[in-house]
Amino acid sequence: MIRFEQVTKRYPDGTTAVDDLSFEVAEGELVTLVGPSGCGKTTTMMMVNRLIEPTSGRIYVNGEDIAAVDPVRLRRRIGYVIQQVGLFPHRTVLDNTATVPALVGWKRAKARARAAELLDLVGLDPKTYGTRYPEQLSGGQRQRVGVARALAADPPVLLMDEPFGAVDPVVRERLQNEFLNLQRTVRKTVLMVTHDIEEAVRLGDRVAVYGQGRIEQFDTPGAVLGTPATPYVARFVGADRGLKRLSVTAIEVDDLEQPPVARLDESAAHAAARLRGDDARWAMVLNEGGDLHGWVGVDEVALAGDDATVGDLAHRMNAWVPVGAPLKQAFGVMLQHDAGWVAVVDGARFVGVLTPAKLHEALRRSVDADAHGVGRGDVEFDSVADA
Ligand SMILES: Nc1ncnc2c1ncn2[C@@H]1O[C@H](COP(=O)(O)OP(=O)(O)OP(=O)(O)O)[C@@H](O)[C@H]1O
Repeated sequence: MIRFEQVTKRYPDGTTAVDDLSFEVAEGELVTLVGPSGCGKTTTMMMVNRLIEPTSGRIYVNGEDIAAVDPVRLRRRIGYVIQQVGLFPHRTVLDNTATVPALVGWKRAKARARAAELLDLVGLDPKTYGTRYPEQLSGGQRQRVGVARALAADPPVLLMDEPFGAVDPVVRERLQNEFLNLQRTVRKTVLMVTHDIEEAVRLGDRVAVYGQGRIEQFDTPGAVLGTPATPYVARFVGADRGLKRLSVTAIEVDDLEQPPVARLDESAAHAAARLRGDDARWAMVLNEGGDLHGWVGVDEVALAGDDATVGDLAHRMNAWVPVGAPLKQAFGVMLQHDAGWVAVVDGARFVGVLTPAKLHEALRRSVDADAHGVGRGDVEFDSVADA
């Protein structure tokens, strides 16, 4: 969808910002470009919408060599989100969002209806916010308008330059989550520049780690953190990359332990007899359909009266995580509830529990044993195992 072929950009003063760059962003893929200041990320991105022209090499968007496409026409097919947002101060939020549809000739009513739909999609009620002016919004809300505006004409490609850079860390994380959800729906081909490795691995399907004007590694977040291609990448992703992997490794059913279970309507005496042999201190309590209800202590069922059911004794579960969630979320729940395990569900259905030992195993599983460059022994698991 976006393809760079041996692209070099040399500025008139002799600075080589980008040197012989070749890579591809597949359709519907989100690629993050990450690296220290001045390494050429923004130059790379601005060559895609021809705000900067390469010195040599070719760039294709949708299979088309963009050198042959009129820049204005090209830009209308490419959404662009920047840190400073760049909203027009004297236009309402709705009109700002409708800018590109209006430019490409949509009727006013259609453009505004589309803008309202997009505002809704980014979590801003168009009735409340549509008539406001940009200065009447918070930084996070302005950023959402920026995203809505970039998506309004439904461009297949989105360029984002530090899109969440100007807001505080809490708002940033919320915007990142919202954007990930949105991207699951709209599936744009996205090139996103960031200097924040956490953001890069969190949002990217693949990550391009830049050295000076070159890509040092172009890989999945798990691979960049687990098997950095060069010592430079290892330094850049940080000594705590083992911990960072918690954010990018999903919980899988195979990672889970299967504790003893009891049914809600089962008699306590029956459950006690069954569980006695299991050497367990507690059992998960499920309803007839296998949905998670809570847990019960084996001692509690053993001591209960004859007519008690498991349901009478069960404690409701107040924390769980969905399968597919990042390990970090499960770890966070364990710490928050001071628990040695966390229940994992698929929808409402109970599928198993994650323990610290299993979490550690899951992290190891996701490290490619055939590391090139920096070896597996270098990946820090200690802080996880100790926790
Ligand atoms: N117009 C220009 N003329 C000369 N050099 C430039 C120009 N624009 C950028 N550069 C240089 O090109 C290199 C790459 O710049 P670029 O803006 O692409 O980096 P970046 O990785 O996006 O940095 P940052 O994270 O600080 O925005 C830098 O050394 C920069 O000083």
